[in-house]
Amino acid sequence: MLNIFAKKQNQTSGSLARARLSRQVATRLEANPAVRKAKVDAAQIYYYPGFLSDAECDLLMRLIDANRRPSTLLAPSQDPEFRTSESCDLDRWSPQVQPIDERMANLIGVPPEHGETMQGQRYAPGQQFRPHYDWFSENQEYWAAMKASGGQRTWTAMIYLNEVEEGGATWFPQAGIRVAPKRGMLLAWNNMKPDGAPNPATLHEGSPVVKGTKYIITKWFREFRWIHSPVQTY
Ligand SMILES: O=C(O)CCC(=O)C(=O)O
Ligand SMILES: [Fe+2]
Repeated sequence: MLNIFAKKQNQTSGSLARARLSRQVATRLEANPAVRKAKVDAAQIYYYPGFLSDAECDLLMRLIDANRRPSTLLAPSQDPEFRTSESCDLDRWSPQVQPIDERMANLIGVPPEHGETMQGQRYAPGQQFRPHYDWFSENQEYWAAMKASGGQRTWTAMIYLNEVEEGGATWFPQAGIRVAPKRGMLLAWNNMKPDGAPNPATLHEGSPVVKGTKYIITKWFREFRWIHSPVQTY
């Protein structure tokens, strides 16, 4: 009896938590005079130009160059070109990264403990990340592990660290918006709909870089505290 009750309560509080987070974060971002809302209806997408200084961007680009390895996926793809970039984990406890990590969490208004490791991404010419969702598909094999390690990904915060000569935009084909990299600009979006259900209109791609190299950092915020645990990747 007690177990059944506990399970039900968890499920309810899970989706209520997502809906509450959708509302709270949007309200917080909209109250921030430095933040602009993208003019699209299908998803909640926000920009913050100049969120990072040039010096902070340079520092993160150096760390990415020093630690990059091929990017991975949580589920196998038939398409060998699906994600061809390189990635690296940025140590949130390092004195250089921690203040940036905390500023991002504070902007979004989610405790830093809900954030996964900050990831750096680097795209050379021709490299891309084909259309995907950041939210977890709850009928995939990986979901049990993700559920146990902090649950659904709610908000994504990304920062462009440099200008790209050609290509490399972040494209949301369903929401109908294409964002060109701009040094220091943060882009944040809610992977959930305001009611807390995963939002299919957040489908997005890192379009191929044509000329230049693209450097970004990405942070995914979970609905609960994130527990770092080994995951199978492809
Ligand atoms: O490269 C981009 O613009 C998008 C990156 C992305 O979607 C991700 O890291 O999840
Ligand atoms: Fe993504």
